[in-house]
Amino acid sequence: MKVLVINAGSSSLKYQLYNMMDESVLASGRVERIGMDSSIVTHESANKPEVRDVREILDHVTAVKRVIDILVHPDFGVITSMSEIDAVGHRVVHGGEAFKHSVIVTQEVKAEIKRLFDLAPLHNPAHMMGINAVETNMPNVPQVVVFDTAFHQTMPETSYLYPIPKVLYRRHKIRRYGFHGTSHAYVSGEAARFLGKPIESLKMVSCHIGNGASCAAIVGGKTLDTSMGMTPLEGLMMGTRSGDIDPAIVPFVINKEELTLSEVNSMLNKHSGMQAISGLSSDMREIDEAMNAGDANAKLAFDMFVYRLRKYIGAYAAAMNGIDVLLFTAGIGENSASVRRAVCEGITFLGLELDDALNTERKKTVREISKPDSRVKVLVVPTNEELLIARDTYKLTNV
Ligand SMILES: Nc1ncnc2c1ncn2[C@@H]1O[C@H](COP(=O)(O)OP(=O)(O)O)[C@@H](O)[C@H]1O
Ligand SMILES: CC(=O)OP(=O)(O)O
Ligand SMILES: [Mg+2]
Repeated sequence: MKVLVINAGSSSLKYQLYNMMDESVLASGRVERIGMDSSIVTHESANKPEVRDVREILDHVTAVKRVIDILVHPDFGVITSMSEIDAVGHRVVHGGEAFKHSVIVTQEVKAEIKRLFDLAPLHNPAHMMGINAVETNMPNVPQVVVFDTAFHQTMPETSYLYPIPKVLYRRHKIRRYGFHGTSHAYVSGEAARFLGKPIESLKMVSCHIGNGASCAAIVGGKTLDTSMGMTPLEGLMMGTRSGDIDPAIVPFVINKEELTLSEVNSMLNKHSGMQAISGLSSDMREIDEAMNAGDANAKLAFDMFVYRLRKYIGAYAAAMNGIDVLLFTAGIGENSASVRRAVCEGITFLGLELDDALNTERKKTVREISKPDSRVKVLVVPTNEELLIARDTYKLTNV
């Protein structure tokens, strides 16, 4: 059985084709700059040359059509006909309270995702375009949606309610949802497997730090709390997102700078975080390089990122009344030894000691980077949201 996994953004569409018999990736790629003058398609598959193609792709329907064309292409393709694709799985960022698990796409499911547009205006409309584009191009293929919010639906009220008038929750479902759940679920499971311990016995802090970044306190395999809130803006400092700030800043800035609400929204989502503090880049690699070359603003951005992350780890250790495992994942978590070192150096009181040699090793597999006698195990766990989406899609459609 072959499953196509799609992560559709507003101007991009990433895909992976899996053979579920052995969970191997047959091909993967992305379409970027959808709707702009020159869209870029990059496609990779085992034993075939990488394809990079620039052409006009004006919408998601054309993007999906292009992906299918490449997958069946005589030179670059990996399947002979579209009918070999048995099911399609989509990442959907916001599932609200309606979706606690992955589901097969129906008209009702689509209507509910649409109702959630308000809560994830950057993400959900794009996912819907992806779902509709598959429906148009592959009308008889079952589709499954896997939600970033689903794993965090176990949070208790004490974690998910905001201390604001309750009528806002009743009327508009204003509450904390949390995101990156597919990743937190995958890496916490992998960590338990690696340690050879039942997940039910472990208290973990999972740090998914990429361009978007979030922490989760996971007790016995279930989320107790997580740093993102109603939207993916709350919590840690990120590439271009502020994370936690005093909400009073919003009306204050609107007033003083004569900005509109949507300009302030864009400021906090797209022009804040590492980008704003460094004045240089949202990319941790560039920050790290500039910091090592003596750039004071880059160092400040790095130090603030690390400091804010450490505060969350401490808060979650307290919330869980203990911590057994600290794990790092996603672009920064998997690759930046300097961020991991700086975070761990400041929280040794938790009973955690990093092994410098293990921390700087470059490996793509799950690994322990704490000293053997460190009470808290520190792990690097490569995330794989696509694989979890493929597994859920397989489970739900192969019945
Ligand atoms: N070798 C590295 N050292 C430091 N940071 C890295 C490295 N490789 C990737 N990153 C960082 O990872 C981040 C992107 O993470 P990723 O998980 O791919 O993000 P997203 O999926 O949210 O777009 C960027 O800030 C990038 O700089
Ligand atoms: C929810 C979210 O922040 O996603 P990403 O990390 O892909 O931006
Ligand atoms: Mg990501």
